Amino acid sequence: MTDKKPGFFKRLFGGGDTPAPPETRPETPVPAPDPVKPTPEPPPDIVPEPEPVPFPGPPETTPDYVEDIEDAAAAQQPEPEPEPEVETIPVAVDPPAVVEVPVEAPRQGWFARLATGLKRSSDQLTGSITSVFTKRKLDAATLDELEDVLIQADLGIETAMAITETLRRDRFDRDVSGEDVRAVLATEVEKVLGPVALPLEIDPAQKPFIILMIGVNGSGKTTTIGKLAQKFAAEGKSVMLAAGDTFRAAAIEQLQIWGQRTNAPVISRPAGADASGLAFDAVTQAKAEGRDILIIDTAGRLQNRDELMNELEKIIRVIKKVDPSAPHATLLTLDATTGQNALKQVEIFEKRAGVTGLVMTKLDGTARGGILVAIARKFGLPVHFIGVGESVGDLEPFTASDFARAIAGGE
Ligand SMILES: Nc1nc2c(ncn2[C@@H]2O[C@H](COP(=O)(O)OP(=O)(O)OP(=O)(O)O)[C@@H](O)[C@H]2O)c(=O)[nH]1
Repeated sequence: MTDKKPGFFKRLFGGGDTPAPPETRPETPVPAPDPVKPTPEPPPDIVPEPEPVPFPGPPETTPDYVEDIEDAAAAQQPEPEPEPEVETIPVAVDPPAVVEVPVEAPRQGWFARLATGLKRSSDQLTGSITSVFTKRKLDAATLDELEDVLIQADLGIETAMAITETLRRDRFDRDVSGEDVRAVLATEVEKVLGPVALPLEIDPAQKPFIILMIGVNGSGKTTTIGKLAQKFAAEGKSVMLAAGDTFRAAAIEQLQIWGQRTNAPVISRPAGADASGLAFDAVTQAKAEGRDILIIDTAGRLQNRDELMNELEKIIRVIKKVDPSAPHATLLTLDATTGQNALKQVEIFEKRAGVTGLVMTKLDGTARGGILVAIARKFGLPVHFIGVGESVGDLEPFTASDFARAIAGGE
């Protein structure tokens, strides 16, 4: 991710006419001076010119000098990325397991993390915009080029056209800089995202408030559940988790770890058990215990696997047997790296399971973050949270202005 730095000597001395770097390292034996030849005795009245003592090599090969420049170089080197800390937690499953999960480290502010997470998307977008708007007055050809760039960044045709239309209307035949275009981009993106940036409201009248987490394999359901459980626990809510991803033993273990961390009991069955039966038991127990919130995990399923989508419908039917108003939130997690396919996922999960809100994860791992804009425009579903990393603090409520500013490369 980081730009490749120029070579060490270039950084130290700058420019191309840098003296050749010393080859000799401090541990290299310094050549001994030539033996001093015996000089004839000068006549007594002549003060002898001091014989130039041959210096043992050019100054930059002396150990002190090399140490100095090494110190200078060290001062210029970026701090090495710390290894992500992990916590190893023994998990009570059969067979017993020890699972590593990321531990929260001291963090920068959310906007900085969001901007860092969206850097690949914004770099790609702003880089392409800058290359289109280097020289000229805004003409039809430039607007066409810009429209292509915006479509390629997954923002969707409608948003791409809205941006180019705004520019055509306000700036045609005038000088336009990349910065002007980025400002229009941020405004248009915010316009689309503003109405869908809605918090996940927990209705206290529902006890428990039941959240069903759904999505394709690996989209981040279990991780998101852990992060949400942590947030709710921090708000003083009593949370219960249901390990409904009964396909994957590791998902059950993962949820148990989050349960331990957040003091939330986890209802689980051995891998392979019936997921709807587990959901039924979990809702019954959470009701009996008067829990504030129950979050139910489900196995990942591709939207085009009909039998798996049938199973999801069955889970929902069974939950409704205990509480006809449930689930109170059905959250679809979308992996931003899947790009355009996310549109299909929303369409089908919405149809089969009645999605009430979206969580977009892994915005840090892709240049295709613009897809969120296309999804918002097409479906208008609330976007509650976005994820830009694996730690708890990397999932935050979604705000349109921050996202728009970050994706347009704003500070
Ligand atoms: N970089 C990054 N990784 C994430 C994010 N959210 C989740 N992950 C990682 O994505 C991987 C899959 O996450 P899971 O939570 O296991 O996904 P899942 O949807 O429960 O997976 P299945 O149970 O297979 O369907 C894990 O390694 C997570 O740590 C995110 O916002 N950014």
